[in-house]
Amino acid sequence: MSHLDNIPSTPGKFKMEKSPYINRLRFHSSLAKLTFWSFVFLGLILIFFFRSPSSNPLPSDPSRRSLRTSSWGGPAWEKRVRSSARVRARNGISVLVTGAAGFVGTHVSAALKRRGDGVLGLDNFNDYYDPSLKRARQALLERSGIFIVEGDINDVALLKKLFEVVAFTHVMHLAAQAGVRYAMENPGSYVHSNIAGFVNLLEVCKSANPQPAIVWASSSSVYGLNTKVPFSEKDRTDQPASLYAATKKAGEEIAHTYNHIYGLSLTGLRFFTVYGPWGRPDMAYFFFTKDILKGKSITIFEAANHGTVARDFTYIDDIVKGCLASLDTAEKSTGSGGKKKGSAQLRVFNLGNTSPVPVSDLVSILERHLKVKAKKNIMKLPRNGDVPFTHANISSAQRELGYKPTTDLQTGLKKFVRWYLSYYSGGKKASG
Ligand SMILES: O=C(O)[C@H]1O[C@H](OP(=O)(O)OP(=O)(O)OC[C@H]2O[C@@H](n3ccc(=O)[nH]c3=O)[C@H](O)[C@@H]2O)[C@H](O)[C@@H](O)[C@H]1O
Repeated sequence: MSHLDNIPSTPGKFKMEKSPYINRLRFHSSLAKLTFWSFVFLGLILIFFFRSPSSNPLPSDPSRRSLRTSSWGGPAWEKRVRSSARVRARNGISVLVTGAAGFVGTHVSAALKRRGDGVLGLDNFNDYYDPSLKRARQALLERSGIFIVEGDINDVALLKKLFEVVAFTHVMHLAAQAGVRYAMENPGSYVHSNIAGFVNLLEVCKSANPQPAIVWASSSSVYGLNTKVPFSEKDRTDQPASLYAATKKAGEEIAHTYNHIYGLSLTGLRFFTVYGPWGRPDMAYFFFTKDILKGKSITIFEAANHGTVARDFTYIDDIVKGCLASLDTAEKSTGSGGKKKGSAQLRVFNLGNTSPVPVSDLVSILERHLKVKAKKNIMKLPRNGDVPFTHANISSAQRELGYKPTTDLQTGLKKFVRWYLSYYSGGKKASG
């Protein structure tokens, strides 16, 4: 037997230290001690890690590319949370904005703060796209006094803590796994954020006292293979073409359930291809801009029989107005102590621009603004979850919210290009 065989392999076995054999193995004792203390140290690290309040109590999807969340809690942290959520305007509201470092989240948070509402952000800063853009948006919001808590909507303990510290009147729920085509690559991340995360959030909201009113991001993609145009909220939404769409549709059904059982006031907003400054790099208008400037060829999808693929592109400022109007017209939730006391508001609105534009026209506008000709590669629309066209009927949002989009694609893209050039040529400095 080699003397290595006598070295205990677990701390339990290390109790053998008291055995008489140990005298014969004295030359091993220092090595054994080292091993013992290594195990103790490792054990302490593991205990600390698993008991840390920021660790996720629910099973997480290993395929999700979210980054480790930083720690939260403590008096200084609570003070920052309270101060960020403090309402400064008369009749203002206090809003928890999930996905606050995201594209729409950043714009909505800034607009609420400008009006004097209290805003607290929550974001997990995952790396679905360049997290440095999310950090730049965070820096922008920080300058206007908005604190973004770093954490995941699946972290029940964190959500409960936030509602303990602040009695939010509203939740603007924008945290989600976005992107239609990425759902084929990483389906688990859609289930994790758009379904499990949404349910976690609703669970915490239903038990909160008072219950907040919730406005959340659904998607135009729920219309899926619907061919009746323009898309109205009354049209069928039972033919999703992508898993992304299916999870957003599931969200609408989940919203119905929580409204029905717990009296939560819920408003779902079906956003139609939102674009603008500080946008998402995974979206076509954004990466077309990047590739055109680099001289790389871009792929433009076309429908069957050389048909055009078109989108009802909607400018971010119009979407922000729709979000704020939804918050302002949201009625209070009716439940308390996790029990429904009466019927509560349940709404779904299209927030689109009502004028679909072919993707080829989007490219022509970009070429004009960038003063660079694109290298185009035309390709048949792949079976990747994309639908050939979207077109919103917004009469319901117009009537109930006073929603009226005012920015056409030409004007909106001009603002986007101006931002893009200054952001990427100015050393990625966060500028307004
Ligand atoms: O309204 C929504 O609910 C969704 O809007 C957005 O999805 P989409 O409308 O698909 O936007 P986006 O990817 O920019 O493609 C735009 C157009 O370019 C075409 N497209 C795309 C890629 C490409 O290489 N070539 C191309 O022609 C493509 O076929 C399409 O016609 C959000 O990403 C999504 O998160 C969700 O919010």
